[in-house]
Amino acid sequence: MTIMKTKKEIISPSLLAADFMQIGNEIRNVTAAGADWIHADVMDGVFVPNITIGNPVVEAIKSVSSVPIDVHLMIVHPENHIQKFIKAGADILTVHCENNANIFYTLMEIRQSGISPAVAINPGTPVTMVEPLLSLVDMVLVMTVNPGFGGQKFIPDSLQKIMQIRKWSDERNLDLRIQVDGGINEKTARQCREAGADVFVAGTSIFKYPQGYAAGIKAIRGSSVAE
Ligand SMILES: O=C(CO)[C@@H](O)[C@H](O)COP(=O)(O)O
Repeated sequence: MTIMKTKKEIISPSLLAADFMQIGNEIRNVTAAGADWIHADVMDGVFVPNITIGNPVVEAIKSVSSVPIDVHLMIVHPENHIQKFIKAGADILTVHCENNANIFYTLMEIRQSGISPAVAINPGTPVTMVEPLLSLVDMVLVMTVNPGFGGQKFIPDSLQKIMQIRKWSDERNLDLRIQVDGGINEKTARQCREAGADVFVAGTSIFKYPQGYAAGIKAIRGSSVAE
């Protein structure tokens, strides 16, 4: 999938920390500041203890965005909603490996629809849960906080998980992207990069960065090698 291969590292600002009254301007401004993708968090109040947006809002986000939309589904029975989010314009669609009896079918359906499938794993889930799914996806999202809310503290144990997934990817020549999400800032992005991550989702440390969005993005790119 070309959007997966365009750059060495991807920064995907999480709209959860943006001003929802100004969402169009927020997307334009953060893209002008250097965002590679836009990360949209879909929460249902069941899979996670919070409710955010659904497919009509994703469609509105897509209509103003000039970069790919990275949609993270934190919902029960994602298989019932895949086509709605594809129709809304998701370029990357991420579903969780937990409590998902239809995950093979769901990931294959996303692939067959022509967009990028990704699988997410929560901090409390053993890394072996994603192993059988690696050949079906373009990206693994390692949640580095418990999903549901922005502004939480990075969980350092996530680094082991990233290293293991990178090892599997290398051993099997899968060339997977590894995305990290939750508590990502200049320091934790560097740790994740060293462990093998190459897609960085950040809300607070971009949208609330005191010196502005471009400085926040630059800080996360931090010590990465030139692209
Ligand atoms: O999906 C989630 C939380 O469930 C994340 O995307 C957060 O929105 C990241 O926020 P920060 O930790 O960067 O503030």
